[in-house]
Amino acid sequence: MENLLIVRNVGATRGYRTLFKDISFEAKAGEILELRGENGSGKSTLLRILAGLTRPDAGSIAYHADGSGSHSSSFYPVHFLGHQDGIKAQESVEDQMKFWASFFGEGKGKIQPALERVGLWKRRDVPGRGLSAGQRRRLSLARLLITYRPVWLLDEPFAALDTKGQELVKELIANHNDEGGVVIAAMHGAAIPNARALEILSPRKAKNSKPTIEDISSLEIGSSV
Ligand SMILES: Nc1ncnc2c1ncn2[C@@H]1O[C@H](COP(=O)(O)OP(=O)(O)OP(=O)(O)O)[C@@H](O)[C@H]1O
Repeated sequence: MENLLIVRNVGATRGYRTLFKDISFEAKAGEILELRGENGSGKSTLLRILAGLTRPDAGSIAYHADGSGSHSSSFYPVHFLGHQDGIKAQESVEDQMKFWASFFGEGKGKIQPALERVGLWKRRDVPGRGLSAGQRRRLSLARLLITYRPVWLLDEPFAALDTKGQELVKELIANHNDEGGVVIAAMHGAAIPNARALEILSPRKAKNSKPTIEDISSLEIGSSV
């Protein structure tokens, strides 16, 4: 199957500190990758690099999502769900969705199904400041459903969500994968079913000049992570 994403020798430094180096991996259509690593190992930084929000200090990232062999500069084929949710305190849930629909060039018809899917349609008139942390997370998830982007980059997608909310995230991810989408998620704790796990090692733990990423999926077969 075709690779949607090819990452080669990506490295990042912050100040004088090497966060990670020589990170290389591919993601094929329908694959789920879980980024793991200690606090501060660089999971969020790597996701932000993959989202095009910050530049790597080394290496290259290529998306092959439009069938042409490379992504055009006008179309970055990702959805990014970060720690900062970009939710406006004064605006209602529905108005914020209208903004995103317009931003993505979609009609308003996508809003109700997306809000129903995440359980917020009945709270569509509530302003952002009236949402709990979990409801804010659900609103961020609704944004993913407004328009199709082949690659979802999710930073701790279970954060603030109750058990039902976590099940919802798993279902959304499974549906996205059924459509051939790729999901790359930074995770602590609970795992996403059928995910391939990549661990970002601290450069101290990576032996000698080895890359600071390790595919740990094969180590987990039969384990109950
Ligand atoms: N803009 C920045 N300027 C300086 N240092 C930064 C910046 N962004 C991140 N860092 C540092 O880079 C390191 C990696 O941060 P990052 O948020 O990527 O880690 P993480 O693996 O996602 O951590 P966590 O598991 O705690 O969420 C941290 O030590 C952080 O302090």
